[in-house]
Amino acid sequence: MYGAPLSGQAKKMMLLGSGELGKEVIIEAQRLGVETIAVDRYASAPAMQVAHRSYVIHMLDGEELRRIIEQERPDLIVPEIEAIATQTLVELEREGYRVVPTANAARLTMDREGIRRLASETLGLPTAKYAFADSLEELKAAVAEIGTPCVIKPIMSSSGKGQSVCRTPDDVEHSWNYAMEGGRAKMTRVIVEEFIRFDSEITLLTVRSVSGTTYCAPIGHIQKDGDYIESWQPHDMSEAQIREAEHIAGAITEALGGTGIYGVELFLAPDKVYFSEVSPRPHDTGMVTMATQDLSEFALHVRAILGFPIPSIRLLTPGASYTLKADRESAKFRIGGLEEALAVPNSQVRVFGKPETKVGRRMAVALSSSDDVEQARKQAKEVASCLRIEYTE
Ligand SMILES: Nc1ncnc2c1ncn2[C@@H]1O[C@H](COP(=O)(O)OP(=O)(O)OP(=O)(O)O)[C@@H](O)[C@H]1O
Ligand SMILES: NCC(=O)N[C@@H]1O[C@H](COP(=O)([O-])[O-])[C@@H](O)[C@H]1O
Ligand SMILES: [Mg+2]
Repeated sequence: MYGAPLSGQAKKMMLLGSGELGKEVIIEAQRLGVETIAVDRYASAPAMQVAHRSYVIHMLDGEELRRIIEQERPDLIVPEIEAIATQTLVELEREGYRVVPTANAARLTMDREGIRRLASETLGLPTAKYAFADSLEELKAAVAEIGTPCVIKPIMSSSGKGQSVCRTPDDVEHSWNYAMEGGRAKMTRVIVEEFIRFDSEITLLTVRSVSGTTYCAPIGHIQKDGDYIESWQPHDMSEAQIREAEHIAGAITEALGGTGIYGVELFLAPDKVYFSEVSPRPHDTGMVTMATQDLSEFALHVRAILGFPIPSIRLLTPGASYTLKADRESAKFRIGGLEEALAVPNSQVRVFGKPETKVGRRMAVALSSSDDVEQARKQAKEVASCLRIEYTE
C-alpha cells in the first residue's frame, strides 16, 4: 500500500544511473504509481527526462551519494550502472536502506574481479581462464600465462570501453594503454581472459521475485568492439544447452540474492556453456523484450523489486533489436529518418534523448517482431538503417 507520487506517502524509488535502460525502468515504475528520482553524472540524462526529480552528482563519491540518499530517503535504491560507490551502498543497507537487488550484488558486479572470482572460485561455474594485472609488467606475465589470443579489459568498465583482443605478445602494450584510457574509475587493474571461440552468445534474463526464479527465453546477440549491435529472442539452443544455461544462471543469481532481473551473459561453444558476466539489472540486449514479451525486462524488474508476484512471463512473438550509434562527438545534432523507419511493418523505435553524441555512443534502438526470428532481425536492421544522425555542429 502506498500513496500518490509527491503526496508525502508515496513509494519512492531512486535510480543511480539514468541512461536508456533506466528511462524504461522509471516509465514502468510510474505505471505502478511510484515516485521516481533519477541520478547521474550529467544533466538531462534519458531517465531524468521522465522522472519526478533528478540530481547530478559524481556517483563514485561516497559522500555525495550518501548526502543525496539521506536527503531523499528513498524506499528503493536501484543501481542502473556499475560505477557507483558501492561500499557506501553496503553501509547504507546496514543502516536500513533497501538496495536492489542487494548492496553486495552491486559491489561484486561493480568490478570484473569480484564477480569472476565468485562465479569461478566460489561456485565452480565454467569460465574462460583468467588472470589479473596491475602494471604493464604484470600484464606481460599474465598474457604469457593465459596465452594469445586473449581479451584484456579494465576491471571496471562497461559496453566494451577499454577492451581489446591481444593477438600476439607484441599487442600487450597497446592493450594496456587502451585499457588505461577506457576504464571508468581511477583503477589500473585489468583482467586477462582466454579468448573463447564461441558459436554464439546469449543473455539469459533471470527474474527473482516472490513467485520464485523464472527464466525468459534466451536472447542471442552480436557484439562489436565489446558493445552490442543487435539482439534477438528466442535464440535457437539445444535442450542440453538450455539446461546448462539455466543451471549457471540459477547458481549465480542465487548467490547474488535479492529480487529483480539479472542479465546472465553466456558463451555457447560446441560442447560447453561458459559464464561470462552478469548484470544485476536490466540488460541492454534485453531491450528486445519491449517488442517480444507481455512484460518487458523493465516491467519485470519493477514488479520484482516492489515485491509483487510474477506468475508468468509470456513470449508473445519472436523479435529483434538493432542499435543506432553515433560516429562523432557533438552537442548539436538531430535524429532523422523516423518517417522511413516507422514505415517498416511491425517495428518501433526508441530514441533515448541523450543530449550529446560521442563516438560509438548508443543513441536509439530499433525493435521489430515477426513470426520468424530471422525476418525480425532483417526488419530491425532495416529500421535502424533508416535512422540517421545529422550533426549540425
Ligand atoms: N573471453 C572472451 N572471449 C571471447 N569473446 C569475449 C570474451 N570476453 C568478452 N568477449 C566479447 O566481448 C563482449 C563484451 O565483453 P563483456 O561483456 O565482458 O564487456 P562489457 O564491457 O561488460 O560489456 P557490457 O557492459 O555491454 O555487458 C562479449 O559479449 C563478447 O562478445
Ligand atoms: N552495457 C551497459 C549499458 O548498456 N548501460 C546503459 O547505457 C547507459 C550509459 O550510456 P552512455 O555511456 O551513452 O551514457 C547506462 O546508463 C545504461 O542505461
Ligand atoms: Mg557484457
